[in-house]
Amino acid sequence: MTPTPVDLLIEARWIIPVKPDNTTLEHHAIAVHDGRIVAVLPINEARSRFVATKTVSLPDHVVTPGFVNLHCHAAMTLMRGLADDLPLMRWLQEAIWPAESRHASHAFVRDGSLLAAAEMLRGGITTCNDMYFFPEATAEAFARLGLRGVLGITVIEFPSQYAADADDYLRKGLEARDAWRDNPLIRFALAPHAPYTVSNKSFERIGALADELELPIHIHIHETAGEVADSVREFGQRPVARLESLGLLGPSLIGVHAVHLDTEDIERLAIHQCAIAHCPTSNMKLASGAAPVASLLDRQLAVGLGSDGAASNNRLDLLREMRQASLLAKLQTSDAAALPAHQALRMATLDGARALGLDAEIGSIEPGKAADIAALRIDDPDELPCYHPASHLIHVLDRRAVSDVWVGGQRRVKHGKLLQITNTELLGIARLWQNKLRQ
Ligand SMILES: CSC[C@H]1O[C@@H](n2cnc3c(O)ncnc32)[C@H](O)[C@@H]1O
Ligand SMILES: [Zn+2]
Repeated sequence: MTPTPVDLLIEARWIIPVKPDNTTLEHHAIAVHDGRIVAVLPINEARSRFVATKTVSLPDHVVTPGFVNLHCHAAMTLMRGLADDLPLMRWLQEAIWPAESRHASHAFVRDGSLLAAAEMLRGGITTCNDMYFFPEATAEAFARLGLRGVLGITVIEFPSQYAADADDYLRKGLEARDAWRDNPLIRFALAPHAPYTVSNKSFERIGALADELELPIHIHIHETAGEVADSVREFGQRPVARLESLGLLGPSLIGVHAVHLDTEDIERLAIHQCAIAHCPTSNMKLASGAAPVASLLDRQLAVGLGSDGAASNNRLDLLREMRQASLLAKLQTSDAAALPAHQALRMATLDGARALGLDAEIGSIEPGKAADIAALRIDDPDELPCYHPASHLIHVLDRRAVSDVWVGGQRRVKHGKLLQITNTELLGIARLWQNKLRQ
């Protein structure tokens, strides 16, 4: 039989496709054409079935789907380490919101998002669900580096350099969505900041827009005990119950943090098939608490992983989040079997994609899906031997092991180096803004 021409053949020692579950393929190849995965098959068969324009050999590597960062504020990378050791509300009110009111501009968001996109791609992240002011500036940065983005049409009930009021936030966000309509990497979601910063009137408008435009809703919920108590005092309802009354709960809602949930909250989220972005590092660092991940998974909710912003994490690194999520779940449940490696990887890939409604497109290495792929080296003597590649990925490797990354079949990282931007430019951006923020 004549071999079929393809653009790319990736031959790897190990491939963890994520679907089917708990599977590690050895000495397999991924055939890619026109940005999509065409086949996943043993290397010998691939060599006889396909003739590739380019073949990439990864003899000491584990290959996975690109990671999906389900919650981020990319531009906040410029505030990495600006304010540590504070609880959420003091951190926002005393440090972050004052800094944002002085500095958050189109240029700040574009530059911060460039740094963030570079860090994420170098760490194997190929999709980022973001929430920030000036989403069009984030789109510009992500598109330049080739990172897939779902950008928030943000709404918060206070004025900023970006917008004057809720209607203005929505108008500007929708304009950005129109402007980026033709870019295959960039999508939008509605992103009301949180129940404590968005009015009932705005929530009703957001719910109607989400239905009309079929957009996901991305919102911080139940992050602190104080948020829940304040809501009961002000609205007579816990935030999840209030969102349900306002018609906001549904399969397209991604609730971020979801730490302080009682059984009734979980039941409401489960009935409406909401998704959750679990952010273990940010929740620990701000001392918010630990999300009840085991209960959420028991009720079949899609639980993906998020880094949150670099001002509260302070990295944008899903390898770290996978490990934190796995360790925290074991600690929380006193069950060493809780959240094993394959499950942590599925949360960082396919479950994040499902939360975004993109699981037909990304999240696993399967024929028909976009070729969003990360390769990690397992050849450092400090990190050997390796008996179980999935366990290695979660418990041994760090971001320095990421060697190659493709988004939609386009190589974005080659031998650990970004192809679209130089370190010199990235360093220049970081130093420029560090000087401005210090003043
Ligand atoms: C309106 S743009 C997003 C807004 O969210 C702030 N933010 C960053 N991290 C968190 C968090 O963990 N909880 C609540 N709000 C957060 C960010 O500073 C922007 O103002
Ligand atoms: Zn956040």
